[in-house]
Amino acid sequence: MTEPSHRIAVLGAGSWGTTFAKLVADANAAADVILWARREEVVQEINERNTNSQYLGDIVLPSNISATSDIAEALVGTPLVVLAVPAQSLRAQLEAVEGHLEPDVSIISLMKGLERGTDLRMSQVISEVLELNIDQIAVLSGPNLAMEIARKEPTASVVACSNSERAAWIASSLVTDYFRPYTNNDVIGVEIGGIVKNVIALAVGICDGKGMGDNTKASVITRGLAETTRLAMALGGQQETLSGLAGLGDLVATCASPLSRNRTAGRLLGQGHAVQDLAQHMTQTAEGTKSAAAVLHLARENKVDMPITEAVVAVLDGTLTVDSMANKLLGRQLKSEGIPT
Ligand SMILES: NC(=O)c1ccc[n+]([C@@H]2O[C@H](COP(=O)([O-])OP(=O)(O)OC[C@H]3O[C@@H](n4cnc5c(N)ncnc54)[C@H](O)[C@@H]3O)[C@@H](O)[C@H]2O)c1
Ligand SMILES: O=P(O)(O)OC[C@H](O)CO
Repeated sequence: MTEPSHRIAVLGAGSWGTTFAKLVADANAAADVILWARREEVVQEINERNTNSQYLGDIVLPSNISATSDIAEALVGTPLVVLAVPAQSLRAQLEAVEGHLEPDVSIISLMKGLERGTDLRMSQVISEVLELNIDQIAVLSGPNLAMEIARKEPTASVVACSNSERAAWIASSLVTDYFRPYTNNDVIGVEIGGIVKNVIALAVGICDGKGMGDNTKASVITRGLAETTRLAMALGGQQETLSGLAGLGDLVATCASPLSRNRTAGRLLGQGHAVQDLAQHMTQTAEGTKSAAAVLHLARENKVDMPITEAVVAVLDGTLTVDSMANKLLGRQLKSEGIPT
């Protein structure tokens, strides 16, 4: 694990998968970057025109990216594999990957979701389905809105892996003049930060849609971070991880940006659109809408109080109106500001 790989595969050609393939290709000009897409027309556009216009408009992809819809072709001889499909489709996707991986493969998970029905984090799903050592799986998370990175606007991120040497090797293969990866061995804290910020961004979006101001949104963001930190710590994550790029950093970016699909979904709900109608207005993945119930279930299993998540889940399942959300949150018993309980 001393040199960046000369063949890197990215599975999932949506907005983050395509942007990440571009980043990896920029960082490793001598490498062949293989981007796996489900749809043949996306493969054709990438190979013939070096664009993926549905997700990245007219941004031109580096010439060392090629696309395929054949998983086996994408994975053969590839020591570094990046996964960027919607969280709820990961398990099925991995079943197609099984049997095609190199023995000492390193996996990077870009996904920010919790699996419904099992409450498993993406690194846990990967380890379970592919029967890999947890040391082979890294997660990357941080304030990383795809379109800004595709435009080469500077940002930082976190590569988390229980194996520090592998985290450092992966980070070293992602360095460009617009992307700075830090390393961390707190995989739980990094993943939980990325998962729960999507739920908090839904709440902030609802505030936006209701025309509420910055005091309200700052309160939701800050208390959202408190409940995220409580859950991460209950699961074995570290408090300082949640003060870092994958916690506070990503929460601020997502809650502040009109590019965020989760904040957008929340804004639509706040404006009175029904949950069932969100798909008509948004074609891209808003993971928080799918993961929120699993986050709440995991929190209850671990006796962690997550009132904002609870309110978002109630709005999503139709048992709370967006108009009643503020009363529900403000009417709770007073307590100390600290993180625990
Ligand atoms: N877009 C971002 O800015 C961003 C940044 C960081 C992390 N993420 C995370 O990355 C993951 C992927 O998000 P995205 O933004 O690329 O989503 P997206 O909606 O832009 O694209 C998803 C891609 O997955 C494909 N897909 C959909 N259903 C599938 C299935 N059943 N099996 C296989 N492929 C399927 C789609 O065709 C598309 O290519 C999410 O977990 C998201 O939270 C996104
Ligand atoms: O567009 P969102 O809401 O999925 O957020 C994208 C990234 O996770 C921001 O870091």
